[in-house]
Amino acid sequence: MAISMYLSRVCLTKNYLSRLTQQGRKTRELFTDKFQPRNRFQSHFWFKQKTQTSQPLNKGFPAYGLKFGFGIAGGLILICCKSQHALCEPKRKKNSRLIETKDEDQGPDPNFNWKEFIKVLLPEIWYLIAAIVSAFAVAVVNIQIPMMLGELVNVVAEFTKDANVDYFSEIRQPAIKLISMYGLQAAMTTGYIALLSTVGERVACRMRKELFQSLIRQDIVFFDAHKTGELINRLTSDVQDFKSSFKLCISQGLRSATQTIGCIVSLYLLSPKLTLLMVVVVPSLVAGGALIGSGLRKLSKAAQAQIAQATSVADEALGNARTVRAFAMEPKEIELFNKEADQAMYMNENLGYGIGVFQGLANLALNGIVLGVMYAGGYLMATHELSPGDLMSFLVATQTIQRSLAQMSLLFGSAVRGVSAGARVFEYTSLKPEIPLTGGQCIPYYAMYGNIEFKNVSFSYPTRPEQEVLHNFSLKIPAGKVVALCGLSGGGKSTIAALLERFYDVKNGSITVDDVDIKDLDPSWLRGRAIGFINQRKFIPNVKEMRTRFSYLSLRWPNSKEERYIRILSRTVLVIAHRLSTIQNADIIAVVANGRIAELGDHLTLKRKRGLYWELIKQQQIEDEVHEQNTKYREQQG
Ligand SMILES: Nc1ncnc2c1ncn2[C@@H]1O[C@H](COP(=O)(O)OP(=O)(O)OP(=O)(O)O)[C@@H](O)[C@H]1O
Repeated sequence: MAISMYLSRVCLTKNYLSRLTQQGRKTRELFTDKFQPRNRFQSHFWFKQKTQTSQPLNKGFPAYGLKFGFGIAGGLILICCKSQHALCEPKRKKNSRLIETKDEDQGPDPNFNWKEFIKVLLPEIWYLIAAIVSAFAVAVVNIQIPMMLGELVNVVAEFTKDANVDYFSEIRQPAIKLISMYGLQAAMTTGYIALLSTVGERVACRMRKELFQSLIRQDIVFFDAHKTGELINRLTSDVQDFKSSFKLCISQGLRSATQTIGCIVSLYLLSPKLTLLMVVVVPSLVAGGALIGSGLRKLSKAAQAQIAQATSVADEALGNARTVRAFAMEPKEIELFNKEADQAMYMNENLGYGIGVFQGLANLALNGIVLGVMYAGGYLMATHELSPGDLMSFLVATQTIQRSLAQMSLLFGSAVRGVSAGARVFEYTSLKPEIPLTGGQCIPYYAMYGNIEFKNVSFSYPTRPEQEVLHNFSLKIPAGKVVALCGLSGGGKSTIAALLERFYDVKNGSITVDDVDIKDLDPSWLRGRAIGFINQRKFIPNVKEMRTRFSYLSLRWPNSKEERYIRILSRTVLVIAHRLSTIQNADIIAVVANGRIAELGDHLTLKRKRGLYWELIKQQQIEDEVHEQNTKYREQQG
């Protein structure tokens, strides 16, 4: 453990932020080239900042200053959050820095990765085979049932014709056959549903685990580029959709297909003439139904998209509640949300009417088929080509086919949804990060000094390749020294820390620890063992004084806080600070501006130089004075 990194950040309160308005010009400059509005709030906000910060400062403070400060406050809150979470939560950084992220509905769906699917399915293959066999058996039983019902009806018909027939002995055999078939059907149905449930749940659980394992290992840039919501969706609803569709396709799909084929064969065996009639009529009805169905699906998709649009308006407004409040945008937001919600309602209403018409027509068609079969079947019965039982079997088999076809048409939509949900899950389970988590060299503890060197490092974030954040950046951080980075916001301080942790790889140049390029080091060792990270807001140890005081481990036992500092002092320390007072005791202070070292030296040297560091100190003094005025004013106001 030779290197410790401190992020000594100050949490910007509203007052503090309002004080920052005094830096209007500098802030404006900073924003001019760095700030890229990403949503309507940010555009609005950006505009307001530009216009407001160009006003003369400190007019009518505090009343004016407070209002004025609020415009800035929103923007700086974003920056501040990013700063505080620069290392711990890079994805927030992304949001706050308004980087383009990948939306879920951007671009085409990925292809279904069969290899990954087989990988998660294989351990359950025997359960799956058993489930398929059971579902198939249910289908075969379902084909037999209409025939048996026919036999039963024939016995009843015989009895009504001839009262001398022994009804009970005649009906016993077909009745027992039918009852055993119903029993078998019930047992098999229970069996395949239970088996499929096991397969579905286990596969879904495996998919979730694989996906999470893969996501957590991705490069930080992956999290910069993808919204958390999108990733969570893949982990939850996509896996859920895939599981439901998978179960449905195996159970109902297999059953419906087998039943349709089996019942068509039965129909043909019962009456080829009636079957021919069906073959002509049914496909044309199915084609008509499919046409209306596809129109309804399009309508449903559009309605879903409209609901998503309304949700995203709400999401943006609620997620930016402070900005909304700061700009008194509530009525506008309500109006916008109402418009989108109304549009979604109209579309869903139309969809409902369409579904109603479709159902009505479908019922009409199906009843028409039954009537047609009765009419034609009655004629065949009159000509003794068909028995009453056969007509009964024919009707039941027709209904079974109709039910199966209806299920299959519903299944089609679910299968398409399931395949694309599965494709989205497997897209990320097979994704390999460019920077591995482990593997590479570890420096043994006895050879570890903690010399860090940035040599001509150039870097731009992969999500924003056009903006080079560090340009030929060079810095030596000698072993055991406390080196502090300071400078204007957005200068690149957090980026330097992120590169040292190897969250990203540099474009040009190199970063070395004891002369070993960090690309050759084991990343998990580097992050977990070599570099310690402390996110501390008020870290002001007088390093030199502490070193002297404890270097011979003084007579007094240090208290727990001091002990912590002592442990730290033996290491190379990189402090990233907003408050300059926290770093006055650092061995070396590097002022970072526009991705380069603008000034380097200790506090006194830099102060005497009257350069950027001196400017920063002055600026902070003004901020402190404003803060004081602000506090006094508030106290006076009670
Ligand atoms: N994850 C990211 N993806 C893309 N660009 C980023 C990312 N993080 C920061 N940036 C950009 O890199 C530049 C340097 O940012 P960085 O956070 O390193 O500056 P900083 O000096 O630490 O600022 P602060 O003091 O506000 O924390 C800024 O222009 C910022 O917009």
